[in-house]
Amino acid sequence: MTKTTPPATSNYAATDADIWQGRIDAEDGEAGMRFHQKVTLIDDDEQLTNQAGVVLLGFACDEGVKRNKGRVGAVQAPDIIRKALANTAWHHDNATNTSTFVDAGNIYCSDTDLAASQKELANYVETALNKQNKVMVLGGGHEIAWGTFQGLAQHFQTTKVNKPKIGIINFDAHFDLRTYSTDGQAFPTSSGTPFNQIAKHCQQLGWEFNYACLGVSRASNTQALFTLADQLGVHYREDHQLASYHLAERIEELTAFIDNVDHLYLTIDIDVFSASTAPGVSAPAARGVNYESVEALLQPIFNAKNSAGQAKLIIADLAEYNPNFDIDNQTARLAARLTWDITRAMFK
Ligand SMILES: N=CN[C@@H](CCC(=O)O)C(=O)O
Ligand SMILES: [Mn+2]
Ligand SMILES: [Mn+2]
Repeated sequence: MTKTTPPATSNYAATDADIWQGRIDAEDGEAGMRFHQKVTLIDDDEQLTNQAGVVLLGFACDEGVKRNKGRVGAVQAPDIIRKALANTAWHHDNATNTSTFVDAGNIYCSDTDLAASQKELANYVETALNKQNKVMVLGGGHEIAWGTFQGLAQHFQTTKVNKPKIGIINFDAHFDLRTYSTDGQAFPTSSGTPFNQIAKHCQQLGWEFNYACLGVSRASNTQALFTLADQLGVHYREDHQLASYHLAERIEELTAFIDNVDHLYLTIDIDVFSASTAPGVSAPAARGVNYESVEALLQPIFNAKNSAGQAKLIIADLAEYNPNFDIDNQTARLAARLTWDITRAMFK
């Protein structure tokens, strides 16, 4: 059984080493390595070194989904995705490059102070980015995005990047642009509000809000949300528009979106996939998008480079995996495969 409650004194806990277990092919030496044999576990951000590689963090949180009237269970997700990732093959070292994969542990979520947990996640993300690592965060509900983005914003403020041009690319059946009240009472922030929070934050900072939401289900988002998306200039495409016969056009549009920004934050809500592919989520998609379409659209994100030749993609997260509704761990395997794909791109 994995841990589901925060330690008494802090929202942070290192990952249990026994989560990272898998097959060992000793006969193949270095060429037979898997993630569980390559991961470096740390229990303090002081242990993060400069340019270590890819830093994995968990945001173990049910509170956003609970507040959004959804089905809870995502708190268990980070450790279960780690278990599914543990046995996957390691392909990241070569003659000129040794890549480090650091598991920095979980930020747990207090059910009384979601904002404090998001801030704790943000602070850890900022530290990892300041030390020139790429960051991969495993949720939790989509309230993870408010923590991830704040960390990214703090990083640019600390490193004195003036008005960074950040592109946020969200694969999701939902906009997650819901309205919230500033008193936090009438309409609290939740898993349904993060991109509205980010839009307001960008406005306050005088930064552009470049948000692409791919896979939106018109049946699952009200007119109010479409209107707000239009007002905010969101680049959105619906689930049916991501079918294979539309992909060439989608890739062209997404490439134009990417060309217009300098840094990319990728966020994938597992409920973008059809329920038959991803049953383990709070809000399963009747239609959804297939893996091949998402995979094709990930390529321009993975390949994007800035003028200095550096990868634009510096941070990513996965949200909404809910093991309570999974079937034979198939959604966990999907989440692990996405983590594998993303971290592979980050190592290159
Ligand atoms: N992050 C989740 N967002 C969805 C959930 C929809 C539902 O529970 O039906 C939303 O708020 O729109
Ligand atoms: Mn979402
Ligand atoms: Mn969603």
